[in-house]
Amino acid sequence: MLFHVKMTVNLPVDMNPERAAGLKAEEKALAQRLQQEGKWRHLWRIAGLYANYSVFDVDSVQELHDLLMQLPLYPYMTIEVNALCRHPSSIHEDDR
Ligand SMILES: O=C(O)C[C@H]1C=CC(=O)O1
Repeated sequence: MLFHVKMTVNLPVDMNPERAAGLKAEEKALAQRLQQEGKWRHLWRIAGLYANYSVFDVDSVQELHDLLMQLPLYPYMTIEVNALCRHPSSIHEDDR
């Protein structure tokens, strides 16, 4: 199941810089592991914003929920989710 996810990060302005750097490093490590595992298919920065557009490939809505909630930056994110399905004009046979 594919889901388009928009994540907007809002770190508190008074957050300790070392704490922020630690969270970002943990987030990066997990994001890269999930990409290697094929769960996090696309990760794009939205130009000009501390936000991203992502595509997740998961087995269930519950898996997506659990995965998003375990992100280190989750407490500081606003998240929007849209379910995706195959477009009849798509030439990508592996879309599902
Ligand atoms: O930077 C972001 O968009 C937030 C988050 C998503 C992946 C990652 O490494 O950090």
